[in-house]
Amino acid sequence: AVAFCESVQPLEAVVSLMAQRLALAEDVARYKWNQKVEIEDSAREQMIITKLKAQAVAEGLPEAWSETFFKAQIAASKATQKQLFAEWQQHHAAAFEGVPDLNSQTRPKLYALMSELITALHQAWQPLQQPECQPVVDKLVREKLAKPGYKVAGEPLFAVH
Ligand SMILES: O=C(O)C(=O)C[C@]1(C(=O)O)C=C[C@@H](O)C=C1
Repeated sequence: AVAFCESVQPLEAVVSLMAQRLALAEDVARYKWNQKVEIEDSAREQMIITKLKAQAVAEGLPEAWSETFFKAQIAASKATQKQLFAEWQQHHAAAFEGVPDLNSQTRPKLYALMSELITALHQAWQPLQQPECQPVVDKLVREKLAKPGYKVAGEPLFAVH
């Protein structure tokens, strides 16, 4: 008999939050393009990861896996930003108007989404471990996450034990 994934909703919630976070990479990139600053901010990444790891462990997620997951979301954000920069460089794009402030607007959203993700991952942990749910995760990742980041962002979801 074919086994079906019985709890799709928690998986949808996880991928939807990942998609919302990845979509914010465009606001981040526009801000950085205007300000002519580097995409990568390693010190900030380190700070975010340390804080989130503690929160993930407190909510019952495995520490090492959580770190891998957070790093993948950040890597996907950077890949998206880099692709946008490459396009804008090619087209000699001018500064963008109406870009939300990175520190006061976009970063708080990025962090809030990571916190929501921790809770959503905890709720999705069982289906994430079930082989019959992996095709569902694969479909959600392909449909909901924008290129070029989707592969990188989604990868940890296929390595839950
Ligand atoms: O906050 C930023 O400056 C971002 O670009 C966002 C982000 C992230 O995804 O959290 C991505 C790349 C940076 O190296 C640090 C953090």
